[in-house]
Amino acid sequence: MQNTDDIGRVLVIIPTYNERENIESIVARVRTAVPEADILVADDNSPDGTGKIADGLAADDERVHVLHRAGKEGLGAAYIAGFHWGMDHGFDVLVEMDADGSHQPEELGRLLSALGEADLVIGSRWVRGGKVENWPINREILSRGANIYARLMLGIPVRDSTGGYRAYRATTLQKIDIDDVASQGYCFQVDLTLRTVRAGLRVAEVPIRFVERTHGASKMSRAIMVEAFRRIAGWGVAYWLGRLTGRERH
Ligand SMILES: Nc1nc2c(ncn2[C@@H]2O[C@H](COP(=O)(O)OP(=O)(O)O[C@H]3O[C@H](CO)[C@@H](O)[C@H](O)[C@@H]3O)[C@@H](O)[C@H]2O)c(=O)[nH]1
Repeated sequence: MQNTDDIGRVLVIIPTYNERENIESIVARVRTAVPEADILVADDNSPDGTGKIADGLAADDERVHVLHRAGKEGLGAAYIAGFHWGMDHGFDVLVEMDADGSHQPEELGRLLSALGEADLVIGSRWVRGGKVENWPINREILSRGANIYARLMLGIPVRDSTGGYRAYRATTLQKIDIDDVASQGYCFQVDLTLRTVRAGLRVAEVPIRFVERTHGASKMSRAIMVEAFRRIAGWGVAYWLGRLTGRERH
């Protein structure tokens, strides 16, 4: 694994909304897999008490922190708040990881190693060696389709731009104006990928094993799908118009 002395201080951000059954396990797995990393749970005032459980974990471990947010504002807003918290506290690498066990903390070392040669590393399901386990076929079709759609519309050479297991250098986030990001749902991931590519920064994909959750429920909704479709269409039209007229647009 990349020596974290080389890449600096690592913060793993775990956004949560009703993850009571998952939060203890994921925090324990991260602490074991990457003991030198800190963890920030970004909880949107989960009605099921996830925030309280996270407070208990933080009280027992100085490397675990909790960011309590007022209410459910979507994945994008939770991550942006987490990124700011991390950069304000001097972290050099900001990792995104789901709470539900879909992303394997034991694979984080490979993502951090790849960050030695990249500005953003995406744990990818759709490159050679990547896979999904126990995902319903409709989710697999949706994810593969969304990624093909994004790739064709936006002209970016990334196979899993919706993937949510990532490692960013803080310098990357500083260059891509995260305060200007309006995406709320899972298209937040595509938005930041696009900004990183357009900024001329290096994106690497490493294969991961994505395992469907066994506890709690996905927050995927029709609204999240519609938002992604609309925003990607808008960026795509701007991109292709720019290409046709010879002017670059985001
Ligand atoms: N704080 C906060 N957390 C949220 C919110 N919505 C979702 N989360 C948290 O974000 C993580 C991912 O949400 P899931 O609902 O479990 O995602 P999924 O359906 O398994 O989707 C996965 O695939 C998507 C598409 O490929 C990915 O974009 C997404 O990041 C994730 O990996 C979980 O830890 C969940 O609690 C929110 O509004 N606020």
